[in-house]
Amino acid sequence: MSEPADNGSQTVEAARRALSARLQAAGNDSAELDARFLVGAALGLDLTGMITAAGRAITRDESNRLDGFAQRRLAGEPVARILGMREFWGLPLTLSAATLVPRPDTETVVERALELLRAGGPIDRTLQIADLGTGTGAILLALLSELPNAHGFGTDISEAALQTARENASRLGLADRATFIACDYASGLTGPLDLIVSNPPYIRSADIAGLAIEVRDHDPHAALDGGPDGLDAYRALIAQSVSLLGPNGSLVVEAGQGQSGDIEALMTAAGLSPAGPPKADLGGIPRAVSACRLPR
Ligand SMILES: C[S@@+](CC[C@H](N)C(=O)[O-])C[C@H]1O[C@@H](n2cnc3c(N)ncnc32)[C@H](O)[C@@H]1O
Repeated sequence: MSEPADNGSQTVEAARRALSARLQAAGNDSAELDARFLVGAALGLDLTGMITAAGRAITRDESNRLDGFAQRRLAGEPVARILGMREFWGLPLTLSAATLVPRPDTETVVERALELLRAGGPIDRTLQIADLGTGTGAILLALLSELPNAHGFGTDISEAALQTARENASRLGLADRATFIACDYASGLTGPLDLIVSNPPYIRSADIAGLAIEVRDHDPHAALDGGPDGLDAYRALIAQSVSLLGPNGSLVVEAGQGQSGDIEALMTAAGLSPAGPPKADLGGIPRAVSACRLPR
């Protein structure tokens, strides 16, 4: 058993409040939430556990662990990196240094993809899908969790990211329906595919230096850099995807702010038909741009 901390035997609740105040004083605008997650992780408690244990004294080991987490957060490391995991579409995903932290906005891509598949028939039909630049496997695994008879291909240029995606697929019981391939976007795939999704790197190279420290210093550069105008990845993957889509197959990609019009133009120029206006995320930003391959 570990010894209680000798900081006046701070309780779980007092430790949470103290950390929240410390983070807030440092300008963190999600201090309250961050403190909850970090105290929970340092003490091995879920949210209910934190409530029931609120009045107990924290041990010295717990206090030291929490202080380590606090230092990392104050230095700009995102909570998800400190925890080593992030939930996406309700699925717990392990992170690694090679993977982007999946963002809630990206769930808009999953929603649009499911809307298009539902419009084409029962959701439990046999489907072949692909996620280009899969990272943790977030979009692919979210879709496989909703599509019981789909098989999915996840590609990435990073072998280390693919290893993390494979581990996530196994832990979620989806590995038998997921194949991970190291290649440039869709270059290692063969069709026909019913759906291709992607959240590619889309930050303009010159804008990367000005990103928040949480992103610039902690997300992998290969997950961010979209080239001089931010559109390099779209040019590559749209061109590759056209011939892989089956009749009525759909392509759904995530767009950065202000990019949806340019992406639609690239899709149309490649011979695809827009599948409705871009779907907005919860902040109202057009986020999921989609197009279909019409039957010839
Ligand atoms: C913005 S991250 C998205 C990760 C994940 N899909 C998500 O939404 O959380 C882009 C991903 O594309 C990968 N990537 C970058 N260039 C690539 C390329 N040429 N071919 C395949 N994947 C690439 C990166 O390694 C990274 O995992």
